[in-house]
Amino acid sequence: MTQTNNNMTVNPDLAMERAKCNFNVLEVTHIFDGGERNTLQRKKIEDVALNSGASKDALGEEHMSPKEKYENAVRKSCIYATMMKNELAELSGLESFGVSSPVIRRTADAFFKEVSPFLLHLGMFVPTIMGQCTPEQQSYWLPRALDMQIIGTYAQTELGHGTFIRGLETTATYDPETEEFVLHSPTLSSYKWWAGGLGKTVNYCIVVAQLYTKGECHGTHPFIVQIRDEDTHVPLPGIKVGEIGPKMGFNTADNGFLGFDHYRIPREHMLMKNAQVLKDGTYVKVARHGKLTYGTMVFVRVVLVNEVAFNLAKASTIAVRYSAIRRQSKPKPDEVEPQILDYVTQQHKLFIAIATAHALQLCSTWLWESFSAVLAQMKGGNTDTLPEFHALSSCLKAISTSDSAHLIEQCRHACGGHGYMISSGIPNLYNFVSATRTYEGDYTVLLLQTARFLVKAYEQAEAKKPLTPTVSYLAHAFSGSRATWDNSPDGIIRSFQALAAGKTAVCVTNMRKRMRAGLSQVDAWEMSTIQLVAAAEAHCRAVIADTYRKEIVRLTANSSPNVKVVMDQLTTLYLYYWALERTGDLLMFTSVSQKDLVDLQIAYEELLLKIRPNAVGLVDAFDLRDELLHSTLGSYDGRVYERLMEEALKSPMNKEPVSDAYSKYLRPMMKGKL
Ligand SMILES: CCCCCCCCCC/C=C\CCCCCCCCCC(=O)SCCNC(=O)CCNC(=O)[C@H](O)C(C)(C)COP(=O)(O)OP(=O)(O)OC[C@H]1O[C@@H](n2cnc3c(N)ncnc32)[C@H](O)[C@@H]1OP(=O)(O)O
Ligand SMILES: Cc1cc2nc3c(=O)[nH]c(=O)nc-3n(C[C@H](O)[C@H](O)[C@H](O)COP(=O)(O)OP(=O)(O)OC[C@H]3O[C@@H](n4cnc5c(N)ncnc54)[C@H](O)[C@@H]3O)c2cc1C
Repeated sequence: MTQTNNNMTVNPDLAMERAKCNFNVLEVTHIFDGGERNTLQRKKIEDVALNSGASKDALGEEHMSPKEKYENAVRKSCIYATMMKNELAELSGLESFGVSSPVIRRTADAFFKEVSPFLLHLGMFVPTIMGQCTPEQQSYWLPRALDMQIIGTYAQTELGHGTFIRGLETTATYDPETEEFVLHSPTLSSYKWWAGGLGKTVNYCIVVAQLYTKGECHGTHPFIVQIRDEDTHVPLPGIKVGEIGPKMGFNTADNGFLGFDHYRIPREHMLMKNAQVLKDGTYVKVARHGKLTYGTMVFVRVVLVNEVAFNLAKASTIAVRYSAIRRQSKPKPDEVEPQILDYVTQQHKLFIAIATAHALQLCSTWLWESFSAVLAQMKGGNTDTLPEFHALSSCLKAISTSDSAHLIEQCRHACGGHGYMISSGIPNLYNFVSATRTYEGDYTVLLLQTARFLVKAYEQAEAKKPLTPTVSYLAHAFSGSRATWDNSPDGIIRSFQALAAGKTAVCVTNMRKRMRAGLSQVDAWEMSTIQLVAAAEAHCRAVIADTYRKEIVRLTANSSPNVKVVMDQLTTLYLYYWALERTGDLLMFTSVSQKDLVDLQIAYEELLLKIRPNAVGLVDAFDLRDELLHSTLGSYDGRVYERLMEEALKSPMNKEPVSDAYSKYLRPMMKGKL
């Protein structure tokens, strides 16, 4: 029997789950949104952006040709950009629209099943103008970019190099005669490759190139470069630009390639906040830290933690709601088939996804606040906190994107065959999030950046020198005894820190041994990189666990008792889950016994059962409108089978009773006339 809820026919199993939920869902929504005010503002923005129906497509994107898909994405980007400039900017309290509203960013997902071709304009082009220009340059470029009179992207990666920025080959050679830079692509591998929107959409881009002046190379620097005519959009002479072709995801992002044939730009188009080339070609370094030109990447790494938390919330909403309506198997012959959500293995797959979405959401807010503090210090000329922040943002980007991609795939597994349908929404989420593990710094490469910092911090701890906050636990690494296991939340967090410290110590010891045996420092480091990655991962897990726990305790201080309980259960689940995933490490670096681990497994299983009645309430608390989920399996009303059939009937393959392929191939073959 179906029930109605807000004038909506709701699947009875979902209605039953909602009736069972014992906590105030709205209170948890406020926690996830960062406060009631944010929830109210988000809802206003969503109402304005989505109630008009402008986000909807007549024909599903998945049935369009690549060209139609792209054009449709541009059409909707223009609609959304216009809304952003007008109604939404005002609602979000921004003077101008842009990078600073995660809500506006998240609401955009209702318009795009994949991504907007404007993503790089708002995600990297505008932030680079904000972060790398002098005030004069900014006052020229920023209003034009924010008003979308020009559209840009960020072209750094080349065919031959993405990770190793110092290895980029595009050159920008200063010509003092004309006061211009000459951009050139000397080899095939120097062609810019990947930049989003470059293929067909943008007319400007940030180009990262090796700067030459007075015969000397000064390393990579950013330039703002016009590549298409502002009126006709035709590529300018000296520019070779195009789209790179189909990809696993991002197929509406027209990622592109770009080559230069001695292409000239004015001297003022070098972004000169951190370094300058004077009219006569003299190079002047302004910045106090050598890596400030990497600033846009650091910004995006911070943003991505929030981005993947949101996408994981979507996947877990889809999979939990579906698991509540799906019934399968008959373990007890006299009873009806259970909801698959009742299987403990299903709970094991899904509840960690819900907890991780919370953990990453809270860590992302904390990371953003730390980033703002670092930027404020740098404004005053102090770059002391940058190395720690680079190490922190690198590992959080790596682990959050990797965990989210893995858990989204786990949500797909949890949805069985139907999860494989594009209409379930999960494949697009996975394709999007799995790319985040690679772009803006590959997983391994970024963890090795964190490992560099950890090793240095370990050496400082060894020398009894002061440590920065996120690695202060290393001070206890020299006690000589194994950390005492204790299964309280704080005890588990201390154990995670002991694992990170222990793994770092092993790396340092092994590197020293290898160097004593005759290896160079570089080779000893290289031979230890598997363990260094593991140490950085352990460090990051300790940071996430600690931050999640502290933030939940803080944010629920005034919550109602049942909300406190369910939020505590989720954080505890997160800690138990990762302790059980790392039993070998715990045995190596803490006093944990076999019995402790057996008890922990039982406590984990009991926790799953406690969370079970609130599972649908927990995903409802993410408060994701159906327009954002794009899912036949995860809609609020649970009309799963009806929606699957409706979508199947929309398939262009069902337009004709007999396919042309019958008369062309099948019939001739079957009649022996092929
Ligand atoms: C209308 C429609 C609307 C649609 C909605 C739109 C809404 C928009 C809002 C947008 C919001 C968000 C979305 C954002 C999504 C954007 C999508 C992005 C797509 C992808 C873009 C890209 O991928 S761009 C390319 C990125 N590339 C990389 O990340 C390259 C990775 N490589 C590196 O970073 C570096 O090369 C390296 C760090 C690996 C090494 O650098 P290098 O060789 O120079 O250094 P060393 O290893 O020698 O180290 C020397 C010391 O420097 C330290 N270091 C390195 N990097 C930094 C840094 N960044 N900061 C500080 N310090 C740094 C390093 O640690 C060494 O230190 P020591 O050990 O002390 O010597
Ligand atoms: C969807 C998508 C969108 C993108 N958008 C943009 C964009 O808009 N603008 C832009 O400039 N770029 C963009 N990129 C490029 C992206 O930033 C790079 O692909 C990314 O930084 C990884 O670099 P790479 O491709 O050179 O990988 P590689 O460095 O070649 O990595 C290949 C393998 O080598 C390993 N490896 C590399 N170096 C080391 C090392 N030092 N130690 C150990 N292992 C190593 C890696 O771990 C990985 O396993 C995009 C990429 C994707 C997938």
